[in-house]
Amino acid sequence: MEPILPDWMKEPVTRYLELLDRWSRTHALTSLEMEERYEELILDSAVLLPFLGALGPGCKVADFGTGMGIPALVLALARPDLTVFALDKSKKKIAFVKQAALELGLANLRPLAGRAEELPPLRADLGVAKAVGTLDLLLGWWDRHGAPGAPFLALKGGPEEAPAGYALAAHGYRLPTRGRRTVLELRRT
Ligand SMILES: C[S@@+](CC[C@H](N)C(=O)[O-])C[C@H]1O[C@@H](n2cnc3c(N)ncnc32)[C@H](O)[C@@H]1O
Repeated sequence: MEPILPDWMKEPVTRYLELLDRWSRTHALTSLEMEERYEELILDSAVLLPFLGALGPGCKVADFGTGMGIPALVLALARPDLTVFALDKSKKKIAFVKQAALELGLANLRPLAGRAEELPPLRADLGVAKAVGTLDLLLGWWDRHGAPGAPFLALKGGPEEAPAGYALAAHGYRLPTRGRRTVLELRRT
């Protein structure tokens, strides 16, 4: 499995990265160096694009701990027919995601400020998270926000054990300079 960003997405993600650069000068949004951002934020998110193939128009995706909108923004851009919720407890980060959605014309990207454990249930068809918490924490949030039987995808550094009550499939991939990563695909048994 290799993350591939479709060519047509390169122009809008460049605009996103320019906006992130402008905001980061005054709002300290990310500690990533400029040259790390495309690979760590955009290309890493793109590994999830093939999983969207299982979702029909109108389905809902929830991204937990989206930070600057990652991976939610990449998914919303790729599939305008899906509604992608971007949840984060940081109001400052969600303000940035709102501005990015506005500037890129992403009406299907819905930023939500609040704690995942407190926001009203979303009944989403797919859950995703990158660089956030333990699997137990994420699946606790997913119990609240996932539709019955819906899968959850966690972007992690490497394989992990399946938590009790879940079946896990690990999909390994490699980023050009940042090395090995894994998509953990979890479903309730
Ligand atoms: C390391 S950042 C990852 C950001 C983004 N997913 C990425 O890969 O660039 C973790 C994010 O999780 C958010 N977060 C932590 N606990 C949370 C909670 N209980 N509810 C919502 N967001 C939370 C933090 O505010 C932070 O923005």
